[in-house]
This record gives sequence, structure tokens and C-alpha cells, in this order.
Amino acid sequence: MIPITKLYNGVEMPWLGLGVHRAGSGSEAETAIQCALRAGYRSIDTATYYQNERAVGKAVFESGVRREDIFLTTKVWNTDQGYHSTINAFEASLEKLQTSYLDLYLIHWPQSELTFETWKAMEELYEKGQIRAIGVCNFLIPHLKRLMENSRIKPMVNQFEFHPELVQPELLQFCKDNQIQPEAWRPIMKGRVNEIEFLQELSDKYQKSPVQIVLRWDIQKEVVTIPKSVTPERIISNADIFDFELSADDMARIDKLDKNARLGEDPNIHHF
Ligand SMILES: NC(=O)C1=CN([C@@H]2O[C@H](COP(=O)(O)OP(=O)(O)OC[C@H]3O[C@@H](n4cnc5c(N)ncnc54)[C@H](OP(=O)(O)O)[C@@H]3O)[C@@H](O)[C@H]2O)C=CC1
Ligand SMILES: O=C1CO[C@H](CO)[C@@H](O)[C@@H]1O
Repeated sequence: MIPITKLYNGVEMPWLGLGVHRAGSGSEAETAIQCALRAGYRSIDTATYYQNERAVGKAVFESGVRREDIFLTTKVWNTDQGYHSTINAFEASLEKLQTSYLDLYLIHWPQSELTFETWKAMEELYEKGQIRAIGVCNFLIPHLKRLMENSRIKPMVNQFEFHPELVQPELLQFCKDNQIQPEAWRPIMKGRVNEIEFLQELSDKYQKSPVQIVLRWDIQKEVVTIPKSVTPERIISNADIFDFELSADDMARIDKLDKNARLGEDPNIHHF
């Protein structure tokens, strides 16, 4: 059983889920999701932008796992931002995902003034019970402050790039202080954590792979994590992180690998 965290509105979210960006839009994604569900995953992170919501919906529907036991996340893409276009994008996502509600709907990137309208639509869908939790991605502290100062409901989740070379302690603390659950994207640096020497040392010490060490570090830092894989052995081993604990010293030493180095786009270029 993958343990769960509780969002500030009481909704339960698994600490670990399957990311499906670049998991393909057909059978590759379906097979990966079926494998993950068999391995105990109960959370899937997709996006309209990934063009595989249909595959996600099909895999979940055919898995035999009850919809209410799965935590389904998708995101409103930049070109769909705005009040009416968000409602339309949401309806389209529901149809593709073969579901009547979402567990988590996220704004994919901040997009200047339009984001206020997007958020208003999401607040309404949340209040109507069509989404169990609403949140954002790629919001830095100024983005979060601006949204919170100008809206009724604060985000329940902020999903941002997070791994040992991009720790952003201030953003983590800000999320914590405001009861916003942080969620890590690109958590294993696309597999590159395997090449970091110190993580190889910890791998020998704990008898876990560097990837497992890093995913465990996420959990102990209270960051939800969503590693992507379409490889069955990796899907299984990435979830095998709940039977060991990193010492406080080793946690702090992983923190020190921080280089403030991004692999993805810088949210600073998105004015809001
Ligand atoms: N909100 C946002 O803006 C963003 C959200 N995301 C979300 O976060 C998820 C995860 O991030 P992502 O960018 O995919 O990167 P990840 O850090 O999860 O890395 C995925 C890559 O690592 C490989 N991999 C997986 N497990 C292992 C392993 N145990 N050993 C070695 N290599 C491994 C995968 O290969 P293979 O599949 O071949 O096994 C894949 O190439 C995305 O899928 C998406 O859902 C990502 C980017 C931005
Ligand atoms: O979700 C995403 C997947 O990765 C893309 C490219 O790195 C990101 O831009 C996007 O936000």
C-alpha cells in the first residue's frame, strides 16, 4: 500500500504516483498504467498537453480498480486558460479520461492575467464537486502570493521541478507555511540521479538504487513524487521505497547537492 497525505481540505492523495509525460498516447501508456496499478500505484499524473488522457482513461477503466480508489490528476494547458476555455478544457478532459470528476486539476503554468479567470473557473468546478482538489504547477512564491491575494480558495497543491540539484528550500517552506502540498516533477532527473556519486555511496549503504534513495528523500521531505516510467521493472522498483528510512544526516547531505539547476523551463519567464 502506498501511503497517503491529506491535503488541507481533507482529500487523501498518495505520496507516490505515476507520471505519464512522454509515455506515448496509446498502448505504451496503457501498459505502463496497468503495470503500475498492479504494482500498487493509485495515482496517475497526466495533462492535456501530454495527449494521452484517452489512454489513461482506457487503462484505468479496463484495470478493474474502482475509479474511487484512483487519484487522477490532469492539467489545464496554457492555450486553454481563461474562464470559458477552462470549463471547456475540463469537460474535454473528463470525456477523454472516461470519468465524471477529477481528483486534482492543476494550472499547468502561470499565464499573466488570464490565470485569475482560469482559477475562478476551477474554484467553481471545485465548489460544484466536479473536482476534489485544485492546484497549480510551476508557481514560485510571487506567483502564489498574487493568486492567494486575489482569490477565494488557495491552491491545495503546487507541482514544480524538484530534485537533488533543484531543492528551492524557500519555496518548500512557503508551501508548508500555507498548507499547500508540494509535488515534485522530474524527481529523478530523467534517471540522471543514478550518475551522482554521493547517491551511489548511499545506494551501497542502504542497498537501494540512487533513484530509490531520491524518491525516499522526497517522501521524507514531505514532497509528493511522480516518477515516470514505461519500463515494468522500473515502475515496480520506483515504488519500492517504503521499507527503509534515510538518516537525518543523509537527508541533509542530499540537500547539499543543490545547485539551483533546472532541467526544465524557468517559471520566472511566466509573468503573473
Ligand atoms: N507540471 C509540469 O510542468 C511538469 C510535470 N511533469 C510530470 O512529472 C512526471 C515526472 O517527470 P519526468 O519529466 O517524466 O521525469 P522523471 O524524473 O520522472 O524521469 C523519467 C525518465 O527516467 C527514466 N526512469 C524511470 N525510472 C527509472 C529508473 N528506476 N532508473 C533509471 N531511469 C529511470 C524513464 O525512462 P523509461 O520510461 O524509459 O523507463 C524516463 O526517461 C512527468 O511524467 C509528468 O507527469 C513533468 C514535467 C513538467
Ligand atoms: O508538463 C510538462 C512536461 O515537460 C515539458 C517539457 O519539459 C514541460 O514544459 C511541461 O510543463
